[in-house]
Amino acid sequence: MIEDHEFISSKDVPGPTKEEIRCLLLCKSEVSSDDIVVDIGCGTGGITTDFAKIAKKVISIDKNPNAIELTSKNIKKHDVFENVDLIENDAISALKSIENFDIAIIGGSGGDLDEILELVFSKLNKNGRIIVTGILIETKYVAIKKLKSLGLEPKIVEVNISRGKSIGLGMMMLAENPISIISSKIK
Ligand SMILES: C[S@@+](CC[C@H](N)C(=O)[O-])C[C@H]1O[C@@H](n2cnc3c(N)ncnc32)[C@H](O)[C@@H]1O
Repeated sequence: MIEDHEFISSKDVPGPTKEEIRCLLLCKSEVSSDDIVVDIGCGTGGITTDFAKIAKKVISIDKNPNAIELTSKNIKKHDVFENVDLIENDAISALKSIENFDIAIIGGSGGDLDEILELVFSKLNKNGRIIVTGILIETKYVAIKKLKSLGLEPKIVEVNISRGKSIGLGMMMLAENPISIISSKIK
């Protein structure tokens, strides 16, 4: 796994998604070399970079031009640029313009999660997987409600990570904010 500090970062772009969360996303999505992955809200490119090491192709979308530029730098830094397509656009317009895919990771939706999930569902191949990461209660609520209304059975886990930090007398654990991972599989 690529450690967080190995990504080029910028104050005006969120991410990268924490290493331990990226690790869980790789496992939960069961990504393979046959899969086409869409990373919605690619930010710094943390998720794009890890998935591009395994997947056939990653299509990375972000409405912030600085995020697209940063993701471009990070996929080049980690030598995974050949199977990544970058789209600078809002998720809804971008999704309308792309073909079917196998896995959608939604890390940013800007209040459009309901419509994004609807579009993602219509474009997923058989055995497709949808994963939403969220820190807001509203994101979790909309994701669960919408996935259920699409006839899916969403699962949710909340991940609490604490990192060791050396202080004078030893090492103390410092808590990060919890992140929820909401996932569903098309059957
Ligand atoms: C928390 S960051 C994602 C971090 C990323 N997963 C990583 O590992 O670096 C969320 C991103 O979603 C983007 N975003 C939010 N709403 C969006 C939308 N409707 N369409 C496209 N991008 C969006 C933001 O610009 C931001 O860069």
